[in-house]
Amino acid sequence: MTMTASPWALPATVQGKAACLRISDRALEVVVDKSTWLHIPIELVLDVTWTSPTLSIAVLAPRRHLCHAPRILSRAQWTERHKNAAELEPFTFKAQHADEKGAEWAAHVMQLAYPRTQPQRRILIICNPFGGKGHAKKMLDDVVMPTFRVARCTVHVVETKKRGDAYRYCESLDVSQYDALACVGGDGTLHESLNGLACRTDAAHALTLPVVPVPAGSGNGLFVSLHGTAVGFSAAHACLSAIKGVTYTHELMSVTQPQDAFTSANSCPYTLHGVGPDGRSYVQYYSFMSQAIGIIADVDIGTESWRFIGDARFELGYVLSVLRNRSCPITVEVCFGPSGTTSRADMYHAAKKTPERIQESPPHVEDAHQLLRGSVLDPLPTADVPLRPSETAHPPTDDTWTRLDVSVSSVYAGKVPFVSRGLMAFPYTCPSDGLLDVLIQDQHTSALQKISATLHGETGDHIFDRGMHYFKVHALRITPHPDTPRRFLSVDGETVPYAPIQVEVSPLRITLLTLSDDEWSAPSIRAHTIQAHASRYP
Ligand SMILES: Nc1ncnc2c1ncn2[C@@H]1O[C@H](COP(=O)(O)OP(=O)(O)OP(=O)(O)O)[C@@H](O)[C@H]1O
Repeated sequence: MTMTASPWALPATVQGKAACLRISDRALEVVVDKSTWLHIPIELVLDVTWTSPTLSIAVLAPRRHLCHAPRILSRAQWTERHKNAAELEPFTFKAQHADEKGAEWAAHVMQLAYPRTQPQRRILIICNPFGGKGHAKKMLDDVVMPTFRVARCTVHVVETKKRGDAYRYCESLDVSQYDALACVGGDGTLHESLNGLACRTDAAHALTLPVVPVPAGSGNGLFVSLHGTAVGFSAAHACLSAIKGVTYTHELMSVTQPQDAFTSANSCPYTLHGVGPDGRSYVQYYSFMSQAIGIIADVDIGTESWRFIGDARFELGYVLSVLRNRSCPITVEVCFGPSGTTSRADMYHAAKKTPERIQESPPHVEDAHQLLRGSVLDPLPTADVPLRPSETAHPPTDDTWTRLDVSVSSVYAGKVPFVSRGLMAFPYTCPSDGLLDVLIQDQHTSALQKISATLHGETGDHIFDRGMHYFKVHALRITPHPDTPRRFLSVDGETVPYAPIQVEVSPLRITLLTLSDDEWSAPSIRAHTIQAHASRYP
């Protein structure tokens, strides 16, 4: 037996049997009685301690369905995010090794397991126990807490009791006390937590606290954008990124709406206000993912009572909304500015060029809440001639705003690629290009064409469908026509007043954590998107 051939192989006793603990090919392997009992990539080792004569080893390993089945995950499976990875669970075992080599071995494995970061992070958890299908609390108790516990993280848990709690908690949080903020819930909990941090006077500093989405909602757009679709809604995966992820930053969007649109029925927790030129007040808040009106918002908000069917509610709701075929009477104005574009080829090439490792620190921000394009209450310097987005390759490049000549079925704008597992709404979005991506569905396309667009949503190919306009802008204003039926308007999947709204990219950036090299290019430029669209742009 080659038990001690490698310097990092350690003879030991596991469950009373002779065993060998070894590191080979960046994997931790435990061989008991000559058969492999555990084999996992070193990234999945959470903690190793030696207190003579006992080694305690905590890992995330594939769930063991059979009593004697080994826990094996190959590096290829891990890299591919094989479905086994979605079933990782925290698992601690003990091995006996009496001499001092145990301490040396433990220290060495910990160095390999944490090559870029320090172990034992201090983690704040904000949990919406009713998130998604109501599974958030179970996810917290069954996976999140056990995983952080075995990784010997210090954890503080805050459970929200009502809407606005996460916002208020983050508004006064001492961010220096934590290394990461894990939000267990849906995108709504993230929206509130990020707004609590972003609306502070020290927003740029507060947003250096890395935020980790733990997917207990139905859409979980940020989680899917970060980790891809293959891992499913894996809480273990999210915990791993909180425990050892490296930081990078991602632009936020500023949103303004008239303050008088917020009634007591849809009161908002947002505390940031400003005054427009006519003396009226506006509310300013932030969006990390998307804004929607028309069919998409009807699906997002109008199907909330169907949460029990999970993310299938989005597909079903979409088909029903298309069949109803209601128009969306709104005015859409955009500012293309110096780098906005309607050319998908330009967007594709820019996305391809975006550096793969987006780790830079956020730029210095003088005025965190500055609105570069003004608020929703400012009169717009709009060009006389409305623009059909599909018919021009050269939109105005100055600061003029342009009214779009398009009959709208829905407008969807955003800054992360996936808004749910089944929809990569914004395939060419970039984390730091200063632009938001806008997708407009034309009302004049047939119901069949609209439904067929959903078939291409997973790969981002819907942007090439007839009746879809896709472009990048510096700012967007949507004004619902007065005296028309009220529909839904959603920001990050949350309902906001059906009233004028203006969005621009903020100078503020959020801090996210990412696990491995192939994810450093996320959330915007996932290699497979770029490869999938390569044949369209020879
Ligand atoms: N304890 C609570 N009781 C009621 N509402 C809450 C509570 N905690 C948070 N909320 C609100 O519930 C809304 C939805 O939260 P969240 O996004 O976490 O879950 P979800 O909506 O089920 O997920 P998804 O948005 O992905 O569908 C948010 O507006 C949030 O402010």
